[in-house]
Amino acid sequence: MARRALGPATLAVVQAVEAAHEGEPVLVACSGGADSLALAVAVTVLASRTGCAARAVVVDHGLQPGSAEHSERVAEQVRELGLPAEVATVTVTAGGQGPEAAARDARYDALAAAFGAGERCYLGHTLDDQAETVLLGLARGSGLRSIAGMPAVRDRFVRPLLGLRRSVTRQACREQGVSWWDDPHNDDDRFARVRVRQSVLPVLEAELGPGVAEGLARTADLARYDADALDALTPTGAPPDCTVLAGLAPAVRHRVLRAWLLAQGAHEVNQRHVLAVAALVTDWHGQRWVEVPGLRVLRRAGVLVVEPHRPAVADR
Ligand SMILES: Nc1ncnc2c1ncn2[C@@H]1O[C@H](COP(=O)(O)OP(=O)(O)OP(=O)(O)O)[C@@H](O)[C@H]1O
Repeated sequence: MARRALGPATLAVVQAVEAAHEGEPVLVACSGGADSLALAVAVTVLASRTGCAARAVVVDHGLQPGSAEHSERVAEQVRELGLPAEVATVTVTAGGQGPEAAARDARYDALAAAFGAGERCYLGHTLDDQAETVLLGLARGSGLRSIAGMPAVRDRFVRPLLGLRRSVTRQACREQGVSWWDDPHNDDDRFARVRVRQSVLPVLEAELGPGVAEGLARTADLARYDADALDALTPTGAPPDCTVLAGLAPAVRHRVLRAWLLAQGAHEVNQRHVLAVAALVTDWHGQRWVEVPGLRVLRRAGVLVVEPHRPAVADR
C-alpha cells in the first residue's frame, strides 16, 4: 500500500517502536485490533528506514465460527501494509483455567513456536492495558507482582507501545486509513477488564484529573522494581522451621512460603493461602491445619509439614 504521510499519532507510534528496536528481525503479533495494526504500520516504517527484516503472524484460536476467514483477512490487510504475514492456527484446550487464559497460553505458545533466528516478537499492549491490569491486580489483592503489570520486555517478547495511550494507536490507524477490527469481547461487560475500561478508568480520570492512567502505569513500573528486589532477597530452599520463618520480614516470609507450597505440590497458591499458612507461623494458637489446593499444611513441633489432600466429594 502506498504509505500516507506520517501524521503526529503515527510518528509517536514509530518513535516508540524505534526506541524498543535493537536491530533484530521483528515478528509482529497482529490481532487485527487498532493497537497491533498501528504497530504493524510502525514496523513497516522501521523496516524501510533500517532495512531490518520484519513480518507478522496472526493467531487463529479457532474459537468462533469464521475465525479462520477472519484471521486470513487480517493477514491480508497486514500484507497490504507491506509486511509478509501468516496465520498460525492453534487448538485451545481449557485445563484448570478459564477459556481466556487458555487462549492466551495457546497464543504465546504459537508465537514462541513461530520465532525465526534472532527474532523478537512485538506485542501491541498500550498504557491503557497496563493501567487496567494494575487496577485489576489491586482489586484482587494478590500482591505486588500483580500490580507490577506487564514488563516492556520479557524473554523475546517486547511491548513497544506500553508508554502510549490507546487513543494514539486509533488515531494512527485513522491517519493511515487503516480500518481495524473491534473484538466483541472488548465490549462484553461480563468481563471485569471491560468494566474497568468502560466505567472505572473513565470515572477515575474524570474525578481525579488527567494523568491517572499514566500514574497507574508508573505504579506498575515501581512495583515491578520492588517485586524483583524482594524476589532476589528471598532465600531458596529455606527450611519450614517456624522460628526461622518468624525471623524473616513478612514480604520475604510470604515469598518463602509460596515457593515452598508450590515445591510441595500445591496446585495453586494465592495470597489468601499464603496468609493463612503464615498465621501458622506468626499467630499460632493450636490450629489444626490450613488447606491449600492439593495439600494440608500442619505445624508439628515447631515445623511446617504437609499432607496430600483431596477434598471429599461433598466438600468440592
Ligand atoms: N489473535 C492474535 N494474533 C496475534 N496476536 C495477538 C492476537 N491477539 C492478541 N494478540 C497480541 O496481543 C496484544 C494484546 O492483546 P489484546 O487481546 O489486548 O488485543 P486486542 O484488543 O485483541 O487487539 P489490539 O491490541 O491489536 O487492539 C495485541 O496487541 C497483539 O499484539
